[in-house]
Amino acid sequence: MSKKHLVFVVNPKSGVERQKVVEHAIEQYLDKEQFSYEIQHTQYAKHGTELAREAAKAGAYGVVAVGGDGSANDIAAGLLGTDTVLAIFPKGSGNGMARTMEIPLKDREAIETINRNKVVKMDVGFVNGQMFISNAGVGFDALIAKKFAKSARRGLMVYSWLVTKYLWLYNEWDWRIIVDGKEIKTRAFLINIANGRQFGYNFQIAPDADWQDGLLDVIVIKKFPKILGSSLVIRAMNGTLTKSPFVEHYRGKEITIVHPDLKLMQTDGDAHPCTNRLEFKIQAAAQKVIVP
Ligand SMILES: Nc1ncnc2c1ncn2[C@@H]1O[C@H](COP(=O)(O)OP(=O)(O)OP(=O)(O)O)[C@@H](O)[C@H]1O
Repeated sequence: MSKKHLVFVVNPKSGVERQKVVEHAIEQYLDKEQFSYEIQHTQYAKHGTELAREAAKAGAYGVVAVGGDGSANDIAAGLLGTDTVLAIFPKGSGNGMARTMEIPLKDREAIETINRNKVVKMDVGFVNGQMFISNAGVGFDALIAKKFAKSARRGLMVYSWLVTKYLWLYNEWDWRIIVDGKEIKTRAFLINIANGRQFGYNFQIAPDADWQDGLLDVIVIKKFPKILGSSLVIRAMNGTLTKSPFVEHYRGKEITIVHPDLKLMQTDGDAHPCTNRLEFKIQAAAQKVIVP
């Protein structure tokens, strides 16, 4: 029987680990009876999309995103519409989607998950035509994603420091949100549209989101007294954020977010410019993925 070919696409900029460790883990734990493999490295942001597209075109069985949510997004964007399977070797900082899917963070178990090769289909989200696998957002989370991208260092400490610093400076906006035709007007700290459950580090922004239900979860954190910021963080960490009186939760297939001054958003943790009207959609069961 011919072996299934896997292309590992390593993002050398994600996470904090040395690349040799990552390559050694692949070599040591991958089932070479079942899989042939090669390791490629991205050279610039979004390069993973091109590499994944080429791998699918060349007939690869699977492409493994070696990195965090941003890397998994890049790979999935290249695979969408093909039969090639996505896998994630969680090597990012927060690893939000890997944690949502309960993909082990330890090297050996992560590679053994790939070896077991259990394939299911996942939903993917789109905002103004741009894909996201975990979540997309406007407001405070987009601001932090932008500041995090500018930071030379990665990891939870940098993230926490940025949140603490900008929390007190942040001014909430009055937003218009439309969920499957129903209009909501709200003054919000952030609005997150989620397919997966968390930003990473176990910070569960959408604890009830299901990446296989064909729906997007809309999490609105309303204006709250800043002194209560840490209680919202505790709720996010223990999976009870939507029970807070400052949080509204909706679910739908088509969501629109509008603000006349909107210019910045984040998709899967990457900040980028946007128009002042965002149209979100979900494509159910769009991508094959390896899960535990
Ligand atoms: N060679 C590269 N140089 C610069 N940027 C890259 C390169 N390869 C990938 N990227 C970009 O790096 C960004 C961040 O990657 P990723 O999300 O995997 O890591 P992370 O931010 O450390 O992890 P997490 O999202 O789990 O917190 C992605 O948007 C990706 O496009």
